[in-house]
Amino acid sequence: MIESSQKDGGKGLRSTTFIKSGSLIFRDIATLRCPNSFPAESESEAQALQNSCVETRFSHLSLSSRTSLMTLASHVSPSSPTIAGIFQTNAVRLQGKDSADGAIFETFCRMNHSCNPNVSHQWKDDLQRLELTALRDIPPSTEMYVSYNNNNSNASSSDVISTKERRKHLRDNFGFICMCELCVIDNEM
Ligand SMILES: C[S@@+](CC[C@H](N)C(=O)[O-])C[C@H]1O[C@@H](n2cnc3c(N)ncnc32)[C@H](O)[C@@H]1O
Repeated sequence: MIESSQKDGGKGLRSTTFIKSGSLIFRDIATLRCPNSFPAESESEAQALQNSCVETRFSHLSLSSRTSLMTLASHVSPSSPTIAGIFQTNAVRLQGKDSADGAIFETFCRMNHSCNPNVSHQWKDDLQRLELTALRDIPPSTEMYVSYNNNNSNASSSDVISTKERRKHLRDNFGFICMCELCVIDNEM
């Protein structure tokens, strides 16, 4: 783990060796997992049900996992983070055969977003692992990025929408202004 080279990026992940394009980088195991949707009459009730699920499952984890998860980023009350806010900031959608859960990962959740990512992530439901693959050759000591916009896709998200639309989507759905190299060059808000 490193301080991200991206402005406002907090911590990130960097390669320690040369990684060849197309190769499997690692498979990560979910530390905390909860359903993505709850039957409820309003969005706020559904959110409260998810928060309660997150808090209960969190309380059953080992002390070292709880300590590690509590150091992840939170865009919900960042000065006094809660596990529910950390879950909302970091959860990855795991699409299964019949349902979709959200999950947080101690390692993967340190990876920052880029609109021109060098890594793709794909949930393997049969293995119950999140698989990370190099989208191009990655030299040693290079920050690794995925796209939060297009889970399971190899396309760069810059191919399909403008900088302004990408930044709006990331701000609305993930709560940050994207400072990746592409967005910073264009600098459209
Ligand atoms: C899943 S976490 C990634 C790890 C995080 N940097 C950390 O320190 O734990 C997502 C958070 O990282 C930051 N982040 C990720 N990608 C970013 C980007 N392209 N531009 C600005 N901030 C970014 C945002 O604060 C976002 O809420």
